[in-house]
Amino acid sequence: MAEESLLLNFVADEPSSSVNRVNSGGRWKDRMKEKKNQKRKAASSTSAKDHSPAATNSRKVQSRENVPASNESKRRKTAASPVSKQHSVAKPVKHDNTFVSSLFTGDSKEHLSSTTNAHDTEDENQSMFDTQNQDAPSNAPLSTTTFAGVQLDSQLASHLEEKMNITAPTNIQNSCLPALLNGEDKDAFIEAETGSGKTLAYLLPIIQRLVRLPPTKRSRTSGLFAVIVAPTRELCQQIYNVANNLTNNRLAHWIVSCNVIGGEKKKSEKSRIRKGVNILIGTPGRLADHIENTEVLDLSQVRWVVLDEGDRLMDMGFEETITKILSYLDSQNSLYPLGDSMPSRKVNVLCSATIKDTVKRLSQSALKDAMYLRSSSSSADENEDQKIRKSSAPAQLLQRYCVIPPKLRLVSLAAVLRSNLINNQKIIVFLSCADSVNFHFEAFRRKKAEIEVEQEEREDESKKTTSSTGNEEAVDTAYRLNEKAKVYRLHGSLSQQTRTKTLSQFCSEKDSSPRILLCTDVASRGLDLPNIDLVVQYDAPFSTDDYLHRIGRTARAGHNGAAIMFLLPKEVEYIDLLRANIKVNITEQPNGPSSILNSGFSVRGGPPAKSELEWQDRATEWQLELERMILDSPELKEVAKKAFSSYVRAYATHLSSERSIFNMRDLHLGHIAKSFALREAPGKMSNNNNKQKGTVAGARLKKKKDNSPAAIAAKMQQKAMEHYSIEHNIG
Ligand SMILES: Nc1ncnc2c1ncn2[C@@H]1O[C@H](COP(=O)(O)OP(=O)(O)OP(=O)(O)O)[C@@H](O)[C@H]1O
Repeated sequence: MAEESLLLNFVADEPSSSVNRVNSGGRWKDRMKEKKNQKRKAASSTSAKDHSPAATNSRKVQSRENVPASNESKRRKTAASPVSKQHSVAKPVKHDNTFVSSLFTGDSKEHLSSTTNAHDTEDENQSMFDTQNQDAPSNAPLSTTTFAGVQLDSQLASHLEEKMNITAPTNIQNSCLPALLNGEDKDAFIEAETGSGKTLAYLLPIIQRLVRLPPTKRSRTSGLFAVIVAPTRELCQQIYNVANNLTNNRLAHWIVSCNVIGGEKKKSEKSRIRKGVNILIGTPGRLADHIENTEVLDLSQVRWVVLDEGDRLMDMGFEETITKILSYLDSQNSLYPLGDSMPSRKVNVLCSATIKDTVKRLSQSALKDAMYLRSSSSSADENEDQKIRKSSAPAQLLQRYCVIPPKLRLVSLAAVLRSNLINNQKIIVFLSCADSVNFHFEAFRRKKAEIEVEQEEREDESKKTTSSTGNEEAVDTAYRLNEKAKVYRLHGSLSQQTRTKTLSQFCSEKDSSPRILLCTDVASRGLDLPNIDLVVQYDAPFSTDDYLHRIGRTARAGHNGAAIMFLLPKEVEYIDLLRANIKVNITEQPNGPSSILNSGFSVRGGPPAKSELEWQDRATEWQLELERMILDSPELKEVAKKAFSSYVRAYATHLSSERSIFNMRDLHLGHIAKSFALREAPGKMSNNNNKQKGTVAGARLKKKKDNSPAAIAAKMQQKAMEHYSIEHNIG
């Protein structure tokens, strides 16, 4: 899709307040807020004098979750000794008051060797993710049919080929076009995997039927014929761009689309509507607003209402707004005949890549006697009971998971990125929270020299200290991974302007450098980012549907793509859960973390290291260098601590049904701290430094409430254990 399509911001309309929101997927802060609201509602609806242990615990957890991470008292600078070349890394090293625990001892060693034995050795010359031998693409343009074969007007077909380089329909377009062009004008539920071209599947029939209107009707002022609803501004903008690309030809140039997404003055949207619009695209809130308040908006001739990304519309709490929009459209619609080419009634179309219960609920309320349109390739499943049918990923998408002990997470991520950036890849990394995105951005982009400059600046008090973490720069060179690569970050706390710029730069085809986008789930759904080679789920998703949407950013429209998900050893059961809920063809990374670390920390561009100790040394040196940078930079340390506590908080928001897999009590906080390049869990560090036994200050400190990130994490872990015990009637 064209670069301009990536304008955008991720702020959707405000979800309506009184709807039942779904407690899965999306931003962890939203889920946490929602959880609290639900608890508050539940608490107020039960007895006001509920002093049961569960109620008391729940209230305590809520108040603790709001406790801000305290500022750790400044830590004495610790000189870190360089790693010994004689593999002394296997032993813990003591620096002043902290032990630097080795990466490759204990649990991690055990895990490394057990996985190594469990699998055949991978071919040394083989790429880490060999997508060549995957199944045939299931979302690619078909070789057996043409657009003429699905009844598309020849002029529109040549426009697609010449201007958009689209020569044949995909599977879902093959199913949808005949049904929506010449069918009985029934409502339709379009369900197809990510990147399969659902947008064109509903837009092409609409454009073709408008093009065939009688000549007297072919003008922007002849009426509003289609309303398209999408959950976010950037998705609306994407659809708007595709519609404009389609109508940018002699046949359809008169068709005018209009985008109402907020972020722009309502007055200018109104004036565009007043000039005449044939296709109106918008986010639910803004559309409902115009429908209610913009008098010139005439809905009487609307013949199509499309609800795109139905699952996300529901997840974001738009059910009530959509019901309102649909009932307005029903009440104001006339059955005035518009010519042979047009449907004789209003046709509602619902699109979704997943078919979970909320989407089924939306289909029941929005569609009547609907056709169910899905890829003809899924005909083998035709007899499958629709109630138990599972959503699936594109067949050619190579899906892997890797079980990685917490201490090795950071170096393993660095290794995956290093080894794939060499091949000029475009990679997306999904993380659980914005603070973690910020930390990894800093960790990968920082140069040692920068830290030294910061240090000098601090020492010279006359100079103003500059904190590179405070500004909103969202792109830099990934110095610590590959000096030719760029690293970008994207999350909801960045300004809209920064996010827009980030996306358009990340997608720029003018730039041929390898690149990484570190992001939260803000980028998981609907975004059509061109040619992504690899999706890394560094933190597990918050719902199995999110898993599909995240990996769906690669392997689009028949392209190859790979995805890898990192799991902690105690999270392996998540694979069974995924397999139970969705159709996934996921296998374990051969040789586990060893293969990843070996290829990531082999000599750049050369063969993999021959001895295990060689890559272990390099990985250890990489980690220690970052740890030393953090010790030397209070700013960077603050970023790491914040990321650590936000990670733990986000972890606590996994669905209660998944809590036996993502169990807070299984988190080893010290090792998790290591994955944020902290030598100890932050609270422990501050406690060590504040140990002033026998002094008055020490006694005062003892009394003071410990609000350090690790203390909060430990309390949450304790609370989670209590809740777990209550829920499972343990103890
Ligand atoms: N027939 C086709 N041939 C080649 N490319 C196509 C075809 N149809 C669509 N595409 C391209 O495929 C990409 C994905 O299309 P689209 O965004 O509509 O997918 P989607 O099914 O809506 O995915 P998601 O569910 O992730 O939103 C776009 O870049 C689009 O231009």
